[in-house]
Amino acid sequence: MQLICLPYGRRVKSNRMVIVRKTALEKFLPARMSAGIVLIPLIDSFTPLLDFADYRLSPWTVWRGIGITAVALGFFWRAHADLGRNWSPALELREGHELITRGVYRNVRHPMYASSTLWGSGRGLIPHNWIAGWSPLLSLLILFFLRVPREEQMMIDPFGEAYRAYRQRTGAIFPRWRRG
Ligand SMILES: C[S@@+](CC[C@H](N)C(=O)[O-])C[C@H]1O[C@@H](n2cnc3c(N)ncnc32)[C@H](O)[C@@H]1O
Repeated sequence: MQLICLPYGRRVKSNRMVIVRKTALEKFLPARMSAGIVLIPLIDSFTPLLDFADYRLSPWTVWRGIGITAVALGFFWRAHADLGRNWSPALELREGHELITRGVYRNVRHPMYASSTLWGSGRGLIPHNWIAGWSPLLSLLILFFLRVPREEQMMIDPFGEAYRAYRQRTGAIFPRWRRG
């Protein structure tokens, strides 16, 4: 996931931000995410500290996990491509920010958070350890529930009715398809 973000991070470096929501919670979330997604799985890979939480499932489960993470990464990349210069890892809006409602954003408002959560579900099937397997998903769910209301409020402030109408016709995490 970090590798997918990297080129977009470079591209948006020159953006001039006009709205920045840097709350204490926003400062805490990246640390919580790094612990859940990187640190705990690393501890499990290189030390026996978490062995007490091991369990066994068939090797096919690992392949299912790899398949799910691959599909999720495809959607995650597509969402980055659709946001383009409007992407930001934090809660902020750039000068001339465009509300994107096309591509994967046509039917779902949070495809990055949705695909990250799907990735976390697939990731849970790979190491067969309750803590190392499921801590990424837990971190991503915390991010999702804490951030989405704040992000949507941030989008409503400048985009007003356009964002409210977009919210009406789309799903937050599951796509909502309209007839006709
Ligand atoms: C980490 S990205 C996640 C985007 C989205 N919530 C998702 O899950 O795909 C967060 C930033 O993307 C931007 N953003 C979110 N939704 C957007 C939209 N529909 N159009 C343009 N920019 C958006 C905002 O700048 C926000 O701070």
